[in-house]
Amino acid sequence: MDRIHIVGGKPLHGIIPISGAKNAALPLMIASLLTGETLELSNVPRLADVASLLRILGNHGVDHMVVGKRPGQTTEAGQTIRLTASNVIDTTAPYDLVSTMRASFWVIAPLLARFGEARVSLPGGCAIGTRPVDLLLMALETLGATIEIDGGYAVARTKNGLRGGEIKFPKVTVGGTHVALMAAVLAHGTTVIENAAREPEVVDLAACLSRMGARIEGAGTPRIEIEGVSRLSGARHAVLPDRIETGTYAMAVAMTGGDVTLENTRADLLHSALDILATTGTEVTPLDDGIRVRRNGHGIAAVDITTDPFPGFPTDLQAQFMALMTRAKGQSRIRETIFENRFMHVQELARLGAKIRLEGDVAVVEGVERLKGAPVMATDLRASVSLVIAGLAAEGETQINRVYHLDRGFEALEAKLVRCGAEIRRERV
Ligand SMILES: CC(=O)N[C@H]1[C@@H](OP(=O)(O)OP(=O)(O)OC[C@H]2O[C@@H](n3ccc(=O)[nH]c3=O)[C@H](O)[C@@H]2O)O[C@H](CO)[C@@H](O)[C@@H]1O
Ligand SMILES: C=C(OP(=O)(O)O)C(=O)O
Repeated sequence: MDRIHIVGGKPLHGIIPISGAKNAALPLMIASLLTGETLELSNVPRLADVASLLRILGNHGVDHMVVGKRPGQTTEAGQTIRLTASNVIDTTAPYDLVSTMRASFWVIAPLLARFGEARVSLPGGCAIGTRPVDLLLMALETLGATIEIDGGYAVARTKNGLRGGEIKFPKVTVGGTHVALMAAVLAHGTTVIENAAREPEVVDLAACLSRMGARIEGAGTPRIEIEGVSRLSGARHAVLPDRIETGTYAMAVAMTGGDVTLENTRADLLHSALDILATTGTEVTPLDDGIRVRRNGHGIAAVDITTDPFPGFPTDLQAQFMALMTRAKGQSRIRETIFENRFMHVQELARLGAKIRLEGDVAVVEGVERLKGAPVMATDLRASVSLVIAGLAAEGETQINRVYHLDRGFEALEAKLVRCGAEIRRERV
């Protein structure tokens, strides 16, 4: 398994291009199952999760073509993928393909909506909590599906197609909202989703579905209304920028000091995180096509945060923010409200000298003057990158093991950081 070596202590200066969002690209790719025509997605990041999902879609019979790089395009320019589900041969998504990635479970919705049946292994994904799928299944049942769990698979069926209904989520669920949307667009009649997730990735999926001919109103608000249509067509759609990658590099700059422009991204995708970053003493300037992040000479102020669904502080940036707070002046309290077990990075940050204690769903971080490099273990995607951030500021060498987690969600991580002056390299093992 590959290892990453970082020698810390270098400020970051330069430009970091932000990739398309993993968490938008995955549901968009899955939406290709809703039509027999071609869905062309551009700005798709080159990530292990994208490759895994292509395998899953391929298993259903979806053809894909990755459009070649145009002259002058860099690897970070994002790839264009054409997906055509004109000949779906199998509505089963097997365990060995689905178990590594949470989002793959969402194929259940378009398969059910278009073919009346789906047999999908219960999902895996980052080990950050129990992560049940009860609300996703509730949404499908509300639209008339019958569902049974058989041998680790959710088996969903509908006799005469899905019918519109009122889906009331008792808690905000991103995956639940994606699934409800993809099922409702081909259901007979009107569907209302109450307490819908407002995440930008939901808005991006709704925008793409609308381009495909779906009738959707209210995406980005807690109430989404969908008027089902009998068929959807192909479309072209560009994946929105990755707000979690954006926030991660912004926090890396806040941690090391320096001056970096994050390109091809938008401040409105992560206002709450950028506002918090500004209160830590980091200068954050929205630009036309990006965000400039600077911290020169000043220390890092300690700030408390609570994770919340969008537009709140994203749970997917909690670990990175905790890494930043390990070197703040004073105490910071970090409350995690979305996932009950998303503190796996605490013990690894401690190896670098961080002082953190857990009090239920709160991590209390006492900022320290300096971190010292050490071997650490990546435990999940965002936890892994929090170790990169800490390693960039630690004295001496940090060695990060199990980096396959990072490859699920960060395109060209080492290359992007090296170009800004970081000393980071991958050892292929
Ligand atoms: C691929 C992708 O986009 N993953 C993101 C998605 O995950 P994901 O869609 O899995 O997260 P959800 O928004 O569904 O989860 C929110 C909360 O609802 C709970 N829940 C969810 C579904 C359900 O049926 N029952 C239930 O109890 C979860 O355990 C969690 O406590 O949103 C999370 C919250 O922003 C992010 O951290 C993940 O990066
Ligand atoms: C938790 C994440 O991914 P997944 O939902 O696929 O586990 C993530 O993107 O941070």
